[in-house]
Amino acid sequence: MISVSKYHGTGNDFIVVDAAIPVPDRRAFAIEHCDRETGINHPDTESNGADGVLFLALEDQYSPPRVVMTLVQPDGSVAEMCGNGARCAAAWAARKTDADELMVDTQAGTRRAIIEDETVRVEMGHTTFLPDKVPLARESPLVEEDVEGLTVTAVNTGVPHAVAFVDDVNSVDLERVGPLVRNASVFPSGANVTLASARSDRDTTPLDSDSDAVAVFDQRTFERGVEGETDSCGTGAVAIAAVADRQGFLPDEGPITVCPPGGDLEVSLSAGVATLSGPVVRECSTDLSVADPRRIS
Ligand SMILES: N[C@H](CCC[C@H](N)C(=O)O)C(=O)O
Repeated sequence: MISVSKYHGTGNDFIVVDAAIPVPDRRAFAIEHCDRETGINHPDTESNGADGVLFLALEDQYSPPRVVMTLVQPDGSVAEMCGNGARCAAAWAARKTDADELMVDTQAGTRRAIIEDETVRVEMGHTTFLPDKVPLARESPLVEEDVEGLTVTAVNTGVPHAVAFVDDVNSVDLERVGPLVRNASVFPSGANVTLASARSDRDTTPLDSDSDAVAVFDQRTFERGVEGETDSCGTGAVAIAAVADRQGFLPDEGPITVCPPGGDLEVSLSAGVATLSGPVVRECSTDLSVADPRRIS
């Protein structure tokens, strides 16, 4: 058995393992313990499983401290980046070091994180529509085109997203269309499928009535690697901001609010560089079994 903790960022939940603890087969560990029926059990609730395992290696000899993040997903795949995961990684490392600024090393690059009480803000780097960076199996950007019946724009925010703006995110059968778009041949590495709709019923930054700008979006995301919808997706929230910006309907200034089912996130975009901010919760700690290393397949 090894000791782990469980964190979530607006409902996107992760088992956190200190990478100093040997887990010989990380893939098998993630597949076993993320399972929503039989996986890690939260002591206070009926819920099981997680959206992934964050293996975190703390390098506290540096200032600010660094944490190397590897996200292994419920299907055993490794994701290059995860916005909510990076926020949870920073909160985990902050708890160990007392630092309020950290560098999170991901496979998509190093991301600076700032802790402000329960809120963790992460710099998310450049967003890109370039076909070889998304990646796409073609030579031109995919903008507002039909893929399996959804009108999507493809963007990479650390991982690939197919973003569809719709009138109402809840009117789309994401369980049906998500896997079709996720596996479409135009996405050679697959894609997360993110739905967005403008929210008008919220009292937020007053917008110029002459402008089409939108400051609050609803979000739903079908995630690659989870192969299902999650309660929140940080790279997806950034993808919504990037696509809205490209279409010209972001307010001139100030952050936007993106509302996945699990809670509100704030996204800022400046010259194609994004920042993601929102709450992180440490749910519990517990012990989990690790497979016998002699059985690694
Ligand atoms: N939930 C994560 C995204 C995980 C990425 C993953 N699903 C993939 O691209 O394979 C987030 O907050 O950004």
